Amino acid sequence: MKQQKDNWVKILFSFAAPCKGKMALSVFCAILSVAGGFIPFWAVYEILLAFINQNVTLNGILIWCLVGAAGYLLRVACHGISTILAHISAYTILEGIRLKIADRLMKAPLGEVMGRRIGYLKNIIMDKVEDLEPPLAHMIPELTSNLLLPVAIFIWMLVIDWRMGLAVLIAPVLAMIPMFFLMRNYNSQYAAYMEANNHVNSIIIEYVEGIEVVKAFNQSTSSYEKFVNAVQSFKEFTLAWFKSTWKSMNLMMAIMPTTLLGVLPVGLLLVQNGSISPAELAMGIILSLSIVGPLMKATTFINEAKSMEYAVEAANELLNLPVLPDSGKIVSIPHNDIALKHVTFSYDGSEQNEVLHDVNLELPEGSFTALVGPSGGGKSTIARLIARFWDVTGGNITIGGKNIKELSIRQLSELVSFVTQDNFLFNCSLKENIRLGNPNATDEEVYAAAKAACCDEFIVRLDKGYDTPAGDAGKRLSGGEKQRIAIARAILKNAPIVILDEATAFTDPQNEDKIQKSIMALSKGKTLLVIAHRLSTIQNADQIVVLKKGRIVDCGKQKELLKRCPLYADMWKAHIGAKNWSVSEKKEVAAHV
Ligand SMILES: Nc1ncnc2c1ncn2[C@@H]1O[C@H](COP(=O)(O)OP(=O)(O)OP(=O)(O)O)[C@@H](O)[C@H]1O
Repeated sequence: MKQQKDNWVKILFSFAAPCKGKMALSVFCAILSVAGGFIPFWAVYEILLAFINQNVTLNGILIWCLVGAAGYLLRVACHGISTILAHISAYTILEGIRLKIADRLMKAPLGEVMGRRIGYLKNIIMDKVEDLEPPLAHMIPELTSNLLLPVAIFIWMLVIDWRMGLAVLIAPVLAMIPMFFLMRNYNSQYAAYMEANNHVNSIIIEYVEGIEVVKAFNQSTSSYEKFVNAVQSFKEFTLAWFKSTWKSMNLMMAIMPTTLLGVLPVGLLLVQNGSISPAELAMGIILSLSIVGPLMKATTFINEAKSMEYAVEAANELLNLPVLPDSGKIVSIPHNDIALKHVTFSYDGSEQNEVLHDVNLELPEGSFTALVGPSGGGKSTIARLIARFWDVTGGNITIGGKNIKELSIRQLSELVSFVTQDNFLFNCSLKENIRLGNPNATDEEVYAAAKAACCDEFIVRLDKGYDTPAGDAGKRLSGGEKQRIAIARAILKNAPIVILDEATAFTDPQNEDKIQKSIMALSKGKTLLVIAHRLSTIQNADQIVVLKKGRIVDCGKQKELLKRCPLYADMWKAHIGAKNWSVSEKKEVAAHV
C-alpha cells in the first residue's frame, strides 16, 4: 500500500502512456501560449518607452499594438489547442483505465469481485476515475502556464534589475508562511476527509440498495436516522476542517496579491538612484501585477493533485486484482466425466477458514448428481469451483481426466452452463438476453430454446413480446419466470455440463412442473449437477450427495439414502412435511373461498 502511495505519479504516467505524443504537444502549446502572453507586455513596454523618450509616432504605436495583438492571439490560440489536446488525452486515458479495470474484473477470480460491494466498484470505475478528468485536462495547460509564467516574469524582472526581481518575491515568500501552517496537517486531514466521504457514500448506497428491506421491516425511521447522521457528520467534518484552515487560507490569499508592496518602493528607489529607467519601473509594476493570478491559481492545484492521488490509487487497486491463471490452451477432452480429488478450499486461503475438507466426488458423463445438505455445508462452493470461479486450495478437479486449470478459461466456460438463483437480466430485449447463451443463434433457435424452457407463453403475452426490454419486463416477471429465461439461455448455450445452483428456488407448486420440464430440456444427455433445497426436484437423481460442514456424509440414490442416511431421511421428512402443509393449507383456503 505504502509503495502504491509513493508511486502514484508514476502510475499516472503509466496510465497516460498511450497519449504521450498528444500530452507532449499539449505542454508545448501551453509553453508557446505563455511565451505569446509576454508579447503584449513587451509591446506596452516599447510604447511606454517611446512616450518617455518622446519619440512616439502613430506608426510606431500601431506597429506595437499589432505586435501585442498578435502575441495575444498566439496566446489564446495555443492555449485553446493545448486545452483541446489535454481534454482528448484526458478522456482517452479515462477510457483506457475503465477498459483495463473491466478487463481485470473479468480475469480476476469471481470471489475477488463479488467480495466488493457494487457501490464501491461503481464509485471507483465512474466517480473516482472521473475525478482524474479535471486535473488531467486542465493541469497540463493551466499548471504549465501558471507555473511557467511566474518563473518567466521573475527572470524578466531579474534582467531589468536583480533587486526588482527579488522584490517581486517578497509577497509570495511571505504567503508561504500561512501556507506552511495550512499544509502542516493537510495529508492527514485529506485522508480523514476521504474516509468521511467514503463512509457517507457507503451509507447512502446501503440506504438506497436496501430500501426494500427497510420498508418491509419498518426500519425507515432508524435507517433514515443513520442516513441523516452520516450526512450531517460529513457536513460537520468538512465545516470543521474549513474552519481550522480559513485563517491561514485567507491570510495567504491576502498576502499573495501584494507583490506591488515590494516592487513599488524598491523600484522607486532604483529609479531615484538611476539604476533603472521610469519605463523599466512601469514594466516591473505591470509584470508584478500579472504574476498574481497565475500564482493564486497554481495553489488550487494542490487540492486537485491530492484528489488525483486518491483516484489513481483507487483505480490501481482494482487494476492490481489477482488474475486467475489462464492456460489459454484448448485441450482435447475425451469425455465429460467430472472428478473432484481430495479437494480442499478456503475463500481466504487460510487453513482455519477451510470450507471444504478432502472432498472426493465423481460425476460420470450424462449422469444427474444432486448436492444436498444443511445451509453453509459447501454445496454452492463445490459448484463454483467446478466452473472455476475460484481455484481449489488443495487437490484438483478434472473434466474428462484433464485438470480444469489446464483448459483455457474460454474452453471451460464453453463446457459448463451455470444457472443460479440470481438470474441477472441485462438491459436489452428478452430475445437478446436469451441469445447471450449463444450469440450466433438465429431468432428461430432463440424461440425454440424459450419454448423448451416454458417461457414462450409468458413472453408472447408481453406488449412487445420477445423485443420487450428486460428493464421493463423485469419489473413484471416473477422470480420463476426470470429463472426460466436463464434456463432458456443455458439451453441455447448447449454446453455438455450443466450446473444448477438453487435454480428451483423460486418454484411454487404451479411453477414446479414447468421448471422441471425446462430443466429436463436443458439437461438431456448432459452431465448435470443440481443443488436444491427442494428435495422433490432431485429425488430421481443418479446420485444424491449429502454434504455437511464441508464433508461428504453420504452418497447414493434416494431409496438407499432414506434407509441408511439419517441426515437425508430427516431432510426428506421435513421437506415432505412442508410440501404437504403447503398443499393442505391451499385446500383449506380454497374451501373458504
Ligand atoms: N464469498 C465468500 N467468502 C467467504 N466465505 C464464503 C463465501 N461464500 C460462502 N462462504 C462460506 O463458505 C461456507 C459454504 O458456503 P456455501 O454457500 O458453499 O454453502 P451452501 O451449502 O451452498 O449453503 P446454502 O445452502 O445456504 O446456499 C459457508 O460457511 C459460507 O459462509
